[in-house]
Amino acid sequence: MLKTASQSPSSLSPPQVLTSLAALLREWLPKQRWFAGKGRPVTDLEVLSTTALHPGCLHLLIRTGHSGQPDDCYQLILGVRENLPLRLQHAFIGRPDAGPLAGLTVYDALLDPRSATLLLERLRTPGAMGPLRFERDAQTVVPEGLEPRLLEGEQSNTSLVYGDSYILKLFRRVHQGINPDLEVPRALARGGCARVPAAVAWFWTTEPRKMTLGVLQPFLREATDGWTLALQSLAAGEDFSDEAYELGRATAEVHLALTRAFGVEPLDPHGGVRLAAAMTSRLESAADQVADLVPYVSRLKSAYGAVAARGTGRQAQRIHGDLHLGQVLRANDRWFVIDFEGEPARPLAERRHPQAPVRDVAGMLRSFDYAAYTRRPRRAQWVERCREAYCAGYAAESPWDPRADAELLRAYETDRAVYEALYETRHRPDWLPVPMAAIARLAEES
Ligand SMILES: Nc1ncnc2c1ncn2[C@@H]1O[C@H](COP(=O)(O)OP(=O)(O)O)[C@@H](O)[C@H]1O
Ligand SMILES: O=P(O)(O)O[C@H]1O[C@H](CO)[C@@H](O[C@H]2O[C@H](CO)[C@@H](O)[C@H](O)[C@H]2O)[C@H](O)[C@H]1O
Repeated sequence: MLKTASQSPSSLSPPQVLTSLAALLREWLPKQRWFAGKGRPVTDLEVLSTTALHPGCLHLLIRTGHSGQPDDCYQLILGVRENLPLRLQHAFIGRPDAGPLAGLTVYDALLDPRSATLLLERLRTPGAMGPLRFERDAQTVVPEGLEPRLLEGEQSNTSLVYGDSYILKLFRRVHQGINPDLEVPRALARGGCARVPAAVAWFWTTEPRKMTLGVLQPFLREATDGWTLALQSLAAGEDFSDEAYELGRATAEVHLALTRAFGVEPLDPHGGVRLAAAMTSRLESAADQVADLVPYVSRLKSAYGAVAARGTGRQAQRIHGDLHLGQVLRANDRWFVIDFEGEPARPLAERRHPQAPVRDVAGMLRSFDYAAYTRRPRRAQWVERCREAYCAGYAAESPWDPRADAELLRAYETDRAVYEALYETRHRPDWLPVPMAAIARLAEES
């Protein structure tokens, strides 16, 4: 039974919660895989909203600031108890020594099956809870009593699997507006695209502004992600080109479904110039944060200059935005595409903006290179065959062949590798050599 000296945690205001949690969160947040502010001290911390999901379980939205950098907003679901039972020891975050929660134990409630179960229960019934809004697809009935498990692994967010039937993705770094990982699966399902699991329930907040917080989708049982399959292929010394070809076809199918769902932009006569300027600005901003990029900046800029006159290859449309081998799942001999959130480091408005589909193609080609880098010596021929097969599969389903404009494709691959250098610096510094090896190669070719 939960006891506090004065007040129940459920009735605490955001400033009261902050008094108790500030010290713990400053220490705990940077250790989380999904926390984007690693290596930068949290100079500013604010609790923006608190909602009791059930007694002793707080839903929090917090703002973190790092001096001179834009603020970030994160979603946390924390449990508060007097003592943690042995089965929840691994969820321990700390014991506040100040404020109304002093002396109690704070823990990660997503690791508590009871909290995870109650969260699904909340999603099954549309309605409001403080600033939180729960909605669902009227056609789908999610059964009750599905057993939860937290998905382990390298993720930008946190996912819970329920009874191997549904998966709930809780967005960690949240942004104003609808998250494309809700918007796109809903739109594609309406258009009958079977390559993307549909959204069956979701929730969002009205405070401090409208932000998507989580999406429930059907869980593809027996699915293996493309990254795992590619590494297995490399380890066995096998070819991956049949899979890559099918993956190219699946990518083109999803691109075409996206044009049907969201339309295409009129062709921009200045598209090439704008593209080169945007890539250059992303490169410059990344080089400010990743010192290893600095020696390559001028050579990469001249490669971008070459695409200025050429345009973007195809009309801009909604795309995946962060396509790589970890975003595709193979189940029942078919590829599925997941995670339409786009590149987490980019602003949400930019991620929802129509773009050239070649950007996704470049993302997948970079991913074949990432996979090959995990083995020594790097299997250059394996990569080459995957690239060729992927583009051929794409061209088989689409009126556009990604190989038709090698310079444009290389510019997008460079842009992607620059993003990856930034991403790895922030999240997995040990992986920085992977995109840096590609940057060195691409700079050499330009
Ligand atoms: N519909 C699904 N069916 C089966 N597994 C899924 C499904 N959606 C996601 N997953 C698994 O969850 C992992 C993380 O999902 P993802 O949407 O990429 O989250 P994140 O944005 O946190 O990286 C995927 O790599 C995959 O293994
Ligand atoms: O978490 P997300 O899947 O949304 O994407 C982010 O994390 C990815 C790593 O988990 C990162 O992908 C990079 O590493 C992959 C191997 O782990 C590789 O397959 C990708 O090609 C490479 O970009 C992704 O960039 C990032 O947005």
